Amino acid sequence: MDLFSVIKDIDQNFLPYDGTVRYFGQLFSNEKANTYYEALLNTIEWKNDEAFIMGKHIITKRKVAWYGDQEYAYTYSNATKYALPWTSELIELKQIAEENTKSKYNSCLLNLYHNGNEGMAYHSDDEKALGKNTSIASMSFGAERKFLFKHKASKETIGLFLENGSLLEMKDATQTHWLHRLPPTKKISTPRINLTFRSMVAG
Ligand SMILES: O=C(O)CCC(=O)C(=O)O
Ligand SMILES: [Fe+2]
Repeated sequence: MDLFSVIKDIDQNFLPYDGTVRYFGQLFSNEKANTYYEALLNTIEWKNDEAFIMGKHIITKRKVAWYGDQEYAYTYSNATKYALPWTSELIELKQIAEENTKSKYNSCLLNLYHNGNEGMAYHSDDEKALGKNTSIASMSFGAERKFLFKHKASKETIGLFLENGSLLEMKDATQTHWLHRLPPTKKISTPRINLTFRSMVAG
């Protein structure tokens, strides 16, 4: 299979098996997407991510933020974060994501990658608090970056480019069977903002 095949038919599943990934492409004009990018850059409370991994205190270069309907506590890598109340842009973008995917979200994890040196290693978003097989809507603004999926058992790898103002949805068994990553790249020197709208279960 072509590693970077372009899939524009949103009803088509990007994954060959064991999950569902839909790429909706660009939802906005470049101009509109750039306006959202600037607003997010300036209004979100960006902070370097902290984690405790094998007894080490790690601070990431990438910045993160966590917003939601209520003060959801979100724990990963032994660090707990509390959701901030939605900003007006996030409420707007959440609604647009929900109209497209036909799913509901109650929280959003945001990532700011300053340039291509910053990325995210292979992982699955399979924390208990996420509820099993729920939809995750991923919106991207700014620099176009490559995004990869790798099957946990077969190791099959597939990738696509996440364009400025685009929407990607991951759902069904995707997080159980596939890892995903944002590979670092020397080709990109400009920032990218990613929003992942999620559905947390109360508790
Ligand atoms: O930046 C991205 O596109 C992916 C972010 C991601 O996988 C996550 O926040 O869990
Ligand atoms: Fe993820």
